[in-house]
Amino acid sequence: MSKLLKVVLVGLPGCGKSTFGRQLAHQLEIPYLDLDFQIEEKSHLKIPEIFSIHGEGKFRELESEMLSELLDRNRSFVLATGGGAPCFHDNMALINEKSVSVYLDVPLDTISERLKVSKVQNRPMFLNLDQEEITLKLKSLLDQREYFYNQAKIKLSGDDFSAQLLIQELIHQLKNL
Ligand SMILES: Nc1ncnc2c1ncn2[C@@H]1O[C@H](COP(=O)(O)OP(=O)(O)O)[C@@H](O)[C@H]1O
Ligand SMILES: O=C(O)C1=C[C@@H](OP(=O)(O)O)[C@@H](O)[C@H](O)C1
Ligand SMILES: [Mg+2]
Repeated sequence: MSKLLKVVLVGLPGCGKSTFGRQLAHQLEIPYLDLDFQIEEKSHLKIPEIFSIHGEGKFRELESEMLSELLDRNRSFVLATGGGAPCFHDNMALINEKSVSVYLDVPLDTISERLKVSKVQNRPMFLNLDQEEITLKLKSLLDQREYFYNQAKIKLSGDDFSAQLLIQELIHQLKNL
């Protein structure tokens, strides 16, 4: 793709932003970036360490700074954000100003199931929670965050975005924006 294309994925933790982001970037033949990974590289700390050593407030500052830095890059990319990224500071406005935002709207039950089988020790928001508590936490996060996620330019609803058909549909929508 010759035109500059910046795609930013938003949605609840566990909805598949990192997984789908990699696939989408591959399909679009542009680099894949992960906001959390970039924060870890720069701070030389893992996300749970940033939360436990410096607190969530500091993490949100680092997140906002890194988001702004990446959005200003003069190159195409697909960026998977962390679930909270669009909901702090002016991040969602900035994302919409500088990129094509995509909300991955996945049913809570599907996300809850995925978080159960993935390693929640890498996800400080879900540390030490049992399955029922994970679902309740997801519900409460969705209540707080849906307002921001719904500001995305494209909303994909469903529970498996890895399907080739959905990727093709998104590529089609992106080309028509
Ligand atoms: N389409 C999918 N089908 C099944 N499992 C998936 C799918 N997408 C993601 N997962 C799994 O769900 C978990 C969360 O995915 P991840 O991409 O890390 O989400 P996010 O980056 O939004 O937090 C991971 O264990 C991942 O392997
Ligand atoms: O929802 C959140 O507030 C967070 C989600 C995480 O990313 P994922 O959405 O990739 O799990 C990560 O940024 C951090 O643990 C905080
Ligand atoms: Mg992720």
